[in-house]
Amino acid sequence: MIEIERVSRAFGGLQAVREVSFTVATGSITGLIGPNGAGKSTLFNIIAGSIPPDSGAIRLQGEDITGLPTHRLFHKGLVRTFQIPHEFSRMTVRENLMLVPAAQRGENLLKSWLSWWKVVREDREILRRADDVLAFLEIDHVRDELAGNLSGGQKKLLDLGRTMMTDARAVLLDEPGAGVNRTLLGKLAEAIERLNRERGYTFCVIEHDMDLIARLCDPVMVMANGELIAEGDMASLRQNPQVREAYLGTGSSGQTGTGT
Ligand SMILES: Nc1ncnc2c1ncn2[C@@H]1O[C@H](COP(=O)(O)OP(=O)(O)OP(=O)(O)O)[C@@H](O)[C@H]1O
Repeated sequence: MIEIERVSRAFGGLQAVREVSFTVATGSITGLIGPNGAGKSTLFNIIAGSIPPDSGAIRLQGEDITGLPTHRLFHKGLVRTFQIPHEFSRMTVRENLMLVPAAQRGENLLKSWLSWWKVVREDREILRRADDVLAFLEIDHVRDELAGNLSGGQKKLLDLGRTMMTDARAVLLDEPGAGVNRTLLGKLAEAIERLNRERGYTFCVIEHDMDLIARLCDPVMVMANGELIAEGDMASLRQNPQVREAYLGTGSSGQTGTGT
């Protein structure tokens, strides 16, 4: 679904990403791991259109999308979780969901926000979709809660819900586990699995929590010093000397890394 072909990017003299190639297969939950500074975020930024690569190409369903800005990618069906603007803390959970289609249509978000009552009143289809999302994620009990009052984990679920309000089926997840307590982490992981299994979402996930990666992802890509050094399932990667060295070399065990 997403093909990354020989992508490189430098910042000044620092080669952040070097000739990285891999494919995120349709229907997969592909992990992207590596010690701090490995180049994961830079690669995500390139895939998501936030920064251009110096060389190489990104293709989505065979179409060259290299360097396309985020809003164009949005329309082509590729989103990054934190790319959709963060929740409006003084609006309810349900209203937050209902604003997303307007944003996807390219409407001015501020304008939508100023006339949110109009959006809410007029669009029954959007209301139905928002309620479906709330039920799917099992957060309907907080639908009338102000988004600003949600816990870190509930905000992550809302983020996922906002993604579900778009037509995108390829989703880049940027550290879904960060700042989420254990209980909600299980729920978040389950939601990601169900979206993948039941609704055909393809995910590429950056995550430092190796247990979460092991639960969700196959295959897993490993980056270190800007390069792709290994790929495979988590069990085999844990035995891979190159992977172990990459983590140990930066002082992390590679088992339950907690970096940012
Ligand atoms: N805008 C920038 N300007 C200069 N250097 C940058 C910039 N963005 C990233 N880098 C550098 O590129 C390298 C790769 O950083 P990147 O954030 O992609 O790594 P990462 O694997 O995502 O790390 P982490 O797990 O800590 O988020 C690092 O050495 C970082 O300092």
